[in-house]
Amino acid sequence: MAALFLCFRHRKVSAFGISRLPKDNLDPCQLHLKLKLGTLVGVLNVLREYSSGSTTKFDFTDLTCPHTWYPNARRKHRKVFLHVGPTNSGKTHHALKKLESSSSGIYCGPLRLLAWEVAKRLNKAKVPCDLITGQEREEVDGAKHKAVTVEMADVNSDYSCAVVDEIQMLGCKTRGFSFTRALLGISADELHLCGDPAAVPLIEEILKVTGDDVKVEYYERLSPLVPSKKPLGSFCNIQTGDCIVTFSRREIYRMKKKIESGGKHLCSVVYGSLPPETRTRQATMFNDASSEFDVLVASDAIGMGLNLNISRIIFSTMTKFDGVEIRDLTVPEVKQIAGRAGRYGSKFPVGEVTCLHADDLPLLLSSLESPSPILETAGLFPTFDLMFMYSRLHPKSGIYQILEHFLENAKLSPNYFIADCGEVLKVAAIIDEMPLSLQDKYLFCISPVDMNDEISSQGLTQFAENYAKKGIVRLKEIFTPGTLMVPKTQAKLEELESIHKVLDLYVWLSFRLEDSFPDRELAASQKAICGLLIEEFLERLGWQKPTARRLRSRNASSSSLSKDVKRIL
Ligand SMILES: Nc1ncnc2c1ncn2[C@@H]1O[C@H](COP(=O)(O)OP(=O)(O)OP(=O)(O)O)[C@@H](O)[C@H]1O
Repeated sequence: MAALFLCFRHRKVSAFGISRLPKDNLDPCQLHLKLKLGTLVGVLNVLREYSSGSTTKFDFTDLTCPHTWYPNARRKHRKVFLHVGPTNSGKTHHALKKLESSSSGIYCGPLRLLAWEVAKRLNKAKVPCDLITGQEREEVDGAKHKAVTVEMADVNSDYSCAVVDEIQMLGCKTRGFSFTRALLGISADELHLCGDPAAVPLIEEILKVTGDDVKVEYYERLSPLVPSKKPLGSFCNIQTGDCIVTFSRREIYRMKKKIESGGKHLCSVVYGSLPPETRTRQATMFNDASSEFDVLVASDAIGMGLNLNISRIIFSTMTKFDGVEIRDLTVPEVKQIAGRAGRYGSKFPVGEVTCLHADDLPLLLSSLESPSPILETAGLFPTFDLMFMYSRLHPKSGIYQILEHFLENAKLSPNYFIADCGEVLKVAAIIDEMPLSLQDKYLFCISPVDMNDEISSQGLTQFAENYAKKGIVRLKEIFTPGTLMVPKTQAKLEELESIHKVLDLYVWLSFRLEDSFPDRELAASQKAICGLLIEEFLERLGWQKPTARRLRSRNASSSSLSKDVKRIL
């Protein structure tokens, strides 16, 4: 039955002209969403055929065979290596060694910071490597390697070697589908997957139908991680090299103040909504033995991407608000965060982990001893092709209805779940009334906007309104006169972070709607200034001392700030 179904799918695929799609395959993560005429005509012809009743009914919501969406990868007999083990066990290191020695390759990571780090490492090793993230394209002459964020993974080119880091994230409700796409879609002779052993059975199951060879390599932690039997108890017991973990930005700043009021330590801060550059600078200050910033206060944003000289992780709480409810930290979350202590090669060869309160110790200890629960399903999201074809047959449906239809009716094999589209639907509801093509609406829907942040969601609405009216958006149309001046004098730190997010979104959209966003360079420079203002804000509160180099660059940026502001307003 399954074989018959596959034959049927393949017949349909070529009947739909999709055999010509690979180069232009418009799936959710594609860099360029511009339909090529040939493909469009092919699809329309098939749709005409379909509506005239000459073709057997095709179920667009049938997502049971996602491996057939990637014919390039299916033509290869890939050698898949699963590098699995605890944190700090050298999994990524081994995979990157393979990448470095290959004639061409791609690294796909979950964070911009990780993609930056890998591009830097390869270029330093004289392996020219491009950096491609949603917001950056840094091309290096002669590069046959790329370091990308997983959403930008290229499924149309052939590589000798590919690495997908933190592969267990294929179980993530919102971003998991991008990892599934990389797993199924990257066309490489060797595919190296690094992550938690909990993902092994699912990946083996998923790859049963692809014809790939799968080999699992298990790793042990390189340096010991010792759970403490005693809680920290009081902030007086904080020591150099400690990292205290908490999950709200308010708590981060409260604890920083409290620790610093003791007069013995200064704290760096790391949390998700700090711009990545600022996060890196805060981490660098903490790592630098000669700086006075010897303690870190951080959220779970330290769990991935930063190399930190942490001696001891202290959980200030073992619960976290996940957007819906306050819940206990999961086993993988505890392990990922705790694993940051005693990083191999750092100045603390043994890591320690404890809690602030004694009550929390049992959960910490049991989590560290338990294996992560086995992953059962991987994320999936319908490709743009499928939505486009469905929309041709239901021309009155807006993108919200189309998405809803897919979410409610998607047919999935037991290995997959459909991605959580809460955020996407919020955007769809806003833009559906605007006179935009489905393709543009789709693009706005998948943009990295934070709809819970008022300034960011307003920014997106203003982009979309201006773009729908004129097909072009200038910065001054999304920032009312004066807004860009505000950060300099009176903005709160939260506002600066939100403005930074809007500028970041502008840069992201500008890469996809190139002609329509003429101020990309300006947005990028404003974003950099915004980052500096955020750091100035930290300084103003005595939270960070400016270095001479940074002061110079800030002065340079301030003068370009007034020039830019003049140009905009
Ligand atoms: N053989 C090695 N020689 C030198 N350094 C190594 C070696 N193996 C690992 N390292 C270093 O140890 C640190 C941890 O390695 P790596 O990042 O590969 O671990 P990981 O298992 O992927 O960890 P995580 O899951 O936390 O990302 C890195 O700084 C890495 O460069």
